[in-house]
Amino acid sequence: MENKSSDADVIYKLLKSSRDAKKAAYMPYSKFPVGAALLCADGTVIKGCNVENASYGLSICAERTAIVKAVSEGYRKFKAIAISSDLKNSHIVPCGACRQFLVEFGTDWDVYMTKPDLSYKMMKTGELLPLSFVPESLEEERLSNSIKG
Ligand SMILES: O=c1ccn([C@H]2C[C@H](O)[C@@H](CO)O2)c(=O)[nH]1
Ligand SMILES: [Zn+2]
Repeated sequence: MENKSSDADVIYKLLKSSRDAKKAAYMPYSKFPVGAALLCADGTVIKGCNVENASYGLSICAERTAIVKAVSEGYRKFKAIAISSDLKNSHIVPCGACRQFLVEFGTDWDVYMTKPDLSYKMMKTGELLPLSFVPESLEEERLSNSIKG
């Protein structure tokens, strides 16, 4: 008997993990819990939640928490991220800072923006941040500087 989960099973589990991750949200100021679940290339799932601070501007979103946790554990290749909030009538979308954090690791992986019933909208990281400034952008800059002498 084959014991391999289908892609649809993996994504369904990822959506549920992001909803589960929301339970740990530390959001005493906004009272707006967000959870994220990041699917790494090897199938590992890493969760994240928003973590706020009395110095409001230091608050970190669920998506960036998940990315920072993953990278600090040695993961850099990602297939998808799912995001969950309590908003019933709209899909939660990543903020601008998180979109920039996501494209750092590629412009062609999947962002699942959910509602609490796990219905979702999916867009590619690069679609969420067109004309993005990415690691290659720095290389081109260095190259043109070296040509200029
Ligand atoms: O996609 C989002 C949008 C918002 N937040 C957090 C930031 C802040 O803690 C709270 C309200 O903006 O929700 C996230 O974690 N992810
Ligand atoms: Zn964000």
